[in-house]
Amino acid sequence: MQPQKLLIVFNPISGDNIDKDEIELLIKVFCDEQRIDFSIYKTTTDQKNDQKVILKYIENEHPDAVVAVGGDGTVSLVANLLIGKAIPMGILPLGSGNGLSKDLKIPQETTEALHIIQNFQIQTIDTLTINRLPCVHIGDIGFNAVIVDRFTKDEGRGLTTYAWNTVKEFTDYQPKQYKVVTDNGEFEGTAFMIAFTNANAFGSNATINPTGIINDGLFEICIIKEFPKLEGVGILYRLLVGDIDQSMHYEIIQCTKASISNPDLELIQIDGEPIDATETVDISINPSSLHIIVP
Ligand SMILES: Nc1ncnc2c1ncn2[C@@H]1O[C@H](COP(=O)(O)OP(=O)(O)OP(=O)(O)O)[C@@H](O)[C@H]1O
Repeated sequence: MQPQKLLIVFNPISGDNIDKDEIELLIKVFCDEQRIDFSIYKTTTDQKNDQKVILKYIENEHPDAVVAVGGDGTVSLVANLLIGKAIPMGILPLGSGNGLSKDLKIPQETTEALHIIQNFQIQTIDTLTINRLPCVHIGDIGFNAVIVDRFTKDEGRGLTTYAWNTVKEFTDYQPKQYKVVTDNGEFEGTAFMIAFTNANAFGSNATINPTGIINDGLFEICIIKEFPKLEGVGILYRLLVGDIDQSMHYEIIQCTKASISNPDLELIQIDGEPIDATETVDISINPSSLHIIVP
């Protein structure tokens, strides 16, 4: 069965060096050829208003799916509106990272991704709540959140800007003290970063949670403990080849609920967006809360 009617949420600025007019035309031609009724909503810089307009459309028009066309920010905007609803999300990845779509094996090429939406296979995934905010992919505290913060403020886009900020910050970064309490174990000590996720890898392909399963009702607290700076390349290599869990500087706790004390008010990010730093970070799982169109 293919969808009859789609709402396409299109970010006109996402990604680097991508001809957005060409992508828009590709989507229109595809939907016309396949006789799929569709509307395109272009996002703006006013996320609150975008959310209002999209919700109103869903309530009035009852599309079979809402398709996010853009990067992680656009996926997060759409997903946050669909958590707890029966209507599925489709993804046409256009950003620099596209973390969730890569974890779900959604093709990165637009025509291939359109065929996946047409096939309309639905998977239900778990999502997280972090400090009462929704998270559909990865949240973290520490080094990566600092990079995300710098990246957000940088005028450049794309993986090159992300990589450049990583190199610039690494030498001077001071790991912070944390205490993690969960319903299945604790950690207290100094960490380079702590990620909270039920998915596997960042859009950069750094696999922070090699054994995570996105729909098992559990999430993982993935801790990269303090390590000698000279071992940084080794840690990065393990992240990229997917065996960070073999490192002596890595610890993992699988749980359904966690609270992290963050006395230094270190930066926190959720799905690529910095959030307010808090002394305590509360995380819980929402089992089977989001439907996604997958291969
Ligand atoms: N019309 C617009 N003009 C300017 N900025 C926009 C517009 N629509 C959305 N945005 C901004 O785009 C950002 C989200 O971009 P998105 O994450 O989709 O792409 P990306 O940053 O290129 O990809 P990635 O997150 O994978 O690196 C949000 O900060 C949002 O405010």
